[in-house]
Amino acid sequence: MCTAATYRTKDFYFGRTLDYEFSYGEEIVITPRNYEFHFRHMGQAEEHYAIIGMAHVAGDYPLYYDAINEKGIGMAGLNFVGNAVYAEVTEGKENVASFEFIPWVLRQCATMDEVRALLAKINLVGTPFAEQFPASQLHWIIADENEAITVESVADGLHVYENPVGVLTNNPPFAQQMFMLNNYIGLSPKQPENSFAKDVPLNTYSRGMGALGLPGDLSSASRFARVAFTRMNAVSGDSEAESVSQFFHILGSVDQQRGCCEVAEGKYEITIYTSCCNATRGIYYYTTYDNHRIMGVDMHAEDLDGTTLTCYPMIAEGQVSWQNGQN
Ligand SMILES: C[C@H](CCC(=O)NCCS(=O)(=O)O)[C@H]1CC[C@H]2[C@@H]3CC[C@@H]4C[C@H](O)CC[C@]4(C)[C@H]3C[C@H](O)[C@]12C
Repeated sequence: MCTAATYRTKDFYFGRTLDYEFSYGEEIVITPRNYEFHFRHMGQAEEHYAIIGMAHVAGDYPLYYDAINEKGIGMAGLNFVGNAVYAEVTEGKENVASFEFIPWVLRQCATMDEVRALLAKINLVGTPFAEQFPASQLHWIIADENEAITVESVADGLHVYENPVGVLTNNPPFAQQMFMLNNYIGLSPKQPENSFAKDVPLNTYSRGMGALGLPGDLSSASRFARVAFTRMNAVSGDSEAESVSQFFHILGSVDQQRGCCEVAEGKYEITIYTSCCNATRGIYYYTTYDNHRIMGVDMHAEDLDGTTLTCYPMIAEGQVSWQNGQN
């Protein structure tokens, strides 16, 4: 399972959790403007917008999980197992393999209008990256500072949904996730009034009772409701430190602790990493399961006119900053 979210203060923030039981060996990868993309069915592309994100690099190719470009657009792929169906390669169409989808969009779009125009022409196909990498079944969130959309390729074709809550998890399909939010219409960050029955003496014996009924489990539908509530009600200052801190708290509402989601005998899904991109300024922040200190990689500290990928492995080990003589 995974969760993605957007957040806006003075700048625009975009990120996700990656929840899984093992890692593919991902790192923070900066693709500069002159790196040559060789698209499977669309030929070669030279000059483009610079991209920073989390990717598994295979044969010098960045297989992005989530990324932003230098124009402030963010995009993330999340599992959509059992529902994602990709198209067949069709002569004369813009055939883009699902593993190329993030660079295909981020390399050439500066606005969400451009994203929509591109999506209207795309034929998203299931061409595998390599034999050992069959096409993952994914769906995507794409967003800028003003709006978010969800893209799902299913049996009856490609769907593009407005995403008014700026979040995405996994199954079921997005329209159903949004519908199920109706179940939580009564929830509030304020203390509830007694609307149960006026003649029954009911009290608010604890703070936080306005959101009683918000699901606490790790299922995708429950995480969707929980992160949507948290994201839509989140309040923070607009400085970089306050915004980034708040963003990690939003995704922290759906953090997965080792032991609570067993996917096979003795195998547990955990939040391997959590990212928070400042999409306005091209910065990729992240934490890992054991490293809670926020790490940062700034695309503008690199030569963005270069031709080769720059990779930063995640610092995954935790550190304690001692305040007295311990170490
Ligand atoms: C496993 C992850 C989703 C985690 C998740 O959601 N786990 C809950 C399962 S469940 O939903 O609860 O059942 C997903 C998210 C992004 C994916 C990569 C995207 C690029 C590339 C695409 C290629 O086509 C195949 C290889 C490739 C490296 C992909 C590997 C893997 O698929 C990644 C890491």
